[in-house]
Amino acid sequence: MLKLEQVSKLYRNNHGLQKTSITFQEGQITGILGRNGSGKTTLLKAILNLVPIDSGVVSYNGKSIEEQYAQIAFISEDGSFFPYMSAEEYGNFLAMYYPSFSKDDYQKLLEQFEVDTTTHIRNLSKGQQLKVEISAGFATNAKLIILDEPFTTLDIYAKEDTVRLLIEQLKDDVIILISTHNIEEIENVIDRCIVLDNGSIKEDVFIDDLNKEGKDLRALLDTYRPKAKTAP
Ligand SMILES: Nc1ncnc2c1ncn2[C@@H]1O[C@H](COP(=O)(O)OP(=O)(O)OP(=O)(O)O)[C@@H](O)[C@H]1O
Repeated sequence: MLKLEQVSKLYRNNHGLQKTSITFQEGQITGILGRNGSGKTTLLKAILNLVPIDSGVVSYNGKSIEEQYAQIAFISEDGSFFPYMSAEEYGNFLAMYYPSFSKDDYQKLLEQFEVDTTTHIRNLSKGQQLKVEISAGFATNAKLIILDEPFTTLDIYAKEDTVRLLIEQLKDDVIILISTHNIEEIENVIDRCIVLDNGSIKEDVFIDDLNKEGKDLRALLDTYRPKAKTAP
């Protein structure tokens, strides 16, 4: 179980994430939605301790996240931490660090995504770089998989492949969190949806419950659509 208790991270401009408490259970894919600047990346980075939080506690199976990085995959459009490695060298590195990393899976995924494995990662296109990160993330067999805006730079085929991977990867002992602006890409995959607005969780719904109540996720999200400005 991944648990956040009263977690706050405010930047100097007073934006970020405000006193957030939430738990995520294994066996579920949670979509984190919200418009630009609503706090999605801040939430994910706070979970991963990639930004220092101001207050609160994040725990994963009762322990701190830092103790368990080997079980966690973070897939982000920010790109690789190792831009001067080729995808092949990156795979060799990950195999040393992650006990459960499967080089076979990694190579198969790169092949499927048609990524050149010999070029330095920094010289690949943004979309190709993301494909390397996705291949690496899924081949680590991580128990906590966090994807931050994975779809923005992917072509339609790669999007479909990634969604299929998400479904394949979800096992009873895995937690998947995925942030996006676009509900279309994940609405048939997620079990739960969190809507952030202005640094706070405004909605936290299970899709099954929503369907049982005859409600529509898109209609719910429309509530948070910015009001159109009219000409004076
Ligand atoms: N490093 C930073 N320094 C100052 N303010 C920041 C920083 N990172 C984020 N913020 C602010 O915190 C708020 C939340 O940003 P965040 O990146 O978490 O939003 P987001 O929902 O991921 O947005 P987007 O959909 O545009 O990626 C924004 O108002 C942003 O300006």
